[in-house]
Amino acid sequence: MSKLVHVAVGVVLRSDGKVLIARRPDHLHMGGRWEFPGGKVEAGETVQQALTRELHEEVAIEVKGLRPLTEIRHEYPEKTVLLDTWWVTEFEGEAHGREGQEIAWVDLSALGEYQFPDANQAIIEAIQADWPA
Ligand SMILES: Nc1nc2c([nH]c(=O)n2[C@H]2C[C@H](O)[C@@H](COP(=O)(O)OP(=O)(O)OP(=O)(O)O)O2)c(=O)[nH]1
Ligand SMILES: [Mg+2]
Repeated sequence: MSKLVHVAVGVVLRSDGKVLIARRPDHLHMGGRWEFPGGKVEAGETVQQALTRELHEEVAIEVKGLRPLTEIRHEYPEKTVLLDTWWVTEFEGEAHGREGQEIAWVDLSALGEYQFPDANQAIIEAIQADWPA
């Protein structure tokens, strides 16, 4: 039986309507695919704290405003993830990949051109349904 991994995921929305994606390092689970930045919620953290910490660590932005978007549970062969996904509606700083990862700001209509992990199709549908955020 695979364990359930609680993941905080941020869909960062810029004032020009583009959202932030980052390319997962090759050696990680789902390496090479694009993702919405985020990571595992650690013991003792709220999901909001985890998301704020992960976005600082991964893409160097300071989260100032969050709103829930969706929760997606997805079973991969090796693990099951709960993608606790939030709109990041306000932030400070200029995003860059602090772990060497490529990043991109993309229009909603262009998200389909990028390869994401399988669980992300449901996130993209939720973004479309909740747009404009
Ligand atoms: N961050 C993120 N993770 C995703 C997305 N879609 C998806 O299936 N996942 C999966 C991949 C991973 O199995 C898991 C997230 O774990 P992670 O590797 O980002 O965790 P982390 O940043 O805490 O990394 P680490 O410290 O454990 O190396 O969720 C997504 O859009 N964003
Ligand atoms: Mg991560």
